[in-house]
Amino acid sequence: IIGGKPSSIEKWPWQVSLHIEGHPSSRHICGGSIINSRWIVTAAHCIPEQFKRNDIWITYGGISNQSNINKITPSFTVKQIVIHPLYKVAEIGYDIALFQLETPIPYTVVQKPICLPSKTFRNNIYSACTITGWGYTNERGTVENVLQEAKVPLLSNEECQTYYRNYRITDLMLCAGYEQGGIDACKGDSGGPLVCKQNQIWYLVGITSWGEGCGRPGQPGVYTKVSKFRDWILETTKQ
Ligand SMILES: COC(=O)Nc1ccc2c(c1)CCCCCCC[C@H](NC(=O)/C=C/c1cc(Cl)ccc1-n1cnnn1)c1nc-2c(Cl)[nH]1
Repeated sequence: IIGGKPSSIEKWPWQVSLHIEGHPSSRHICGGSIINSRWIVTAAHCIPEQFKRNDIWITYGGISNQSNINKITPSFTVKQIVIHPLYKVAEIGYDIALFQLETPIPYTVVQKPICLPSKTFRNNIYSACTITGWGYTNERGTVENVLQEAKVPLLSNEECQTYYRNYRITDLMLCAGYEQGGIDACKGDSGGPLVCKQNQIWYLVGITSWGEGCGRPGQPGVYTKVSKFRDWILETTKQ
């Protein structure tokens, strides 16, 4: 997260860190969000070809600090990875995937689900929403130890399209950020949540997907618009 501040998982208890196992230790790959006790939602681009095996993934919930992750930290293995059938590359859209956990994740004060928005969720444009993650705090950075948070205003797709002349900002995407840049997601944040509070309830409005650089003026972050995938999520997580 560029231009954010250190946070704690108590504020964003749906945030998980998706690791790939490795030696001597696993490493953070992407963020994700708990949507129920067996399912995590993340970005499809977090699972490139070499990561398509479910048995190499480890899900960590209830963590604020990556350096507290070790061999005995409670974690959840992945039973099934479901990538949206129409996904090709993040910049085209459908950048959404679901991880089914082997065992149900118990809810605690630091580990609980985020609500899905309704299909007709009215993102009151320019409302301040929040992005969170352990991603880089500058374009040439490293994964942060402490979970970061930042408020970003939602942009209209019309305005966003003017910033991304070489791309098609579709109705399945959502943009957020400042014209002058400075606050944005960055490498390592993808798959994580963009959440908005409405009537005292937080909703998962976006999934961190792509952007041209991090925090650059006139290059806002582009997120998967979760309200457009509500039916697919409910269908897929019924099984
Ligand atoms: C110690 O462990 C580590 O360092 N881990 C570790 C650390 C970092 C990474 C990995 C592992 C690779 C994950 C591969 C799949 C994921 C590949 C793509 C992914 N993108 C993003 O997270 C955000 C994109 C993004 C999103 C918005 Cl909304 C706006 C601007 C964005 N950026 C534009 N340019 N940079 N960001 C990424 N993630 C990483 C990189 Cl490197 N790039």
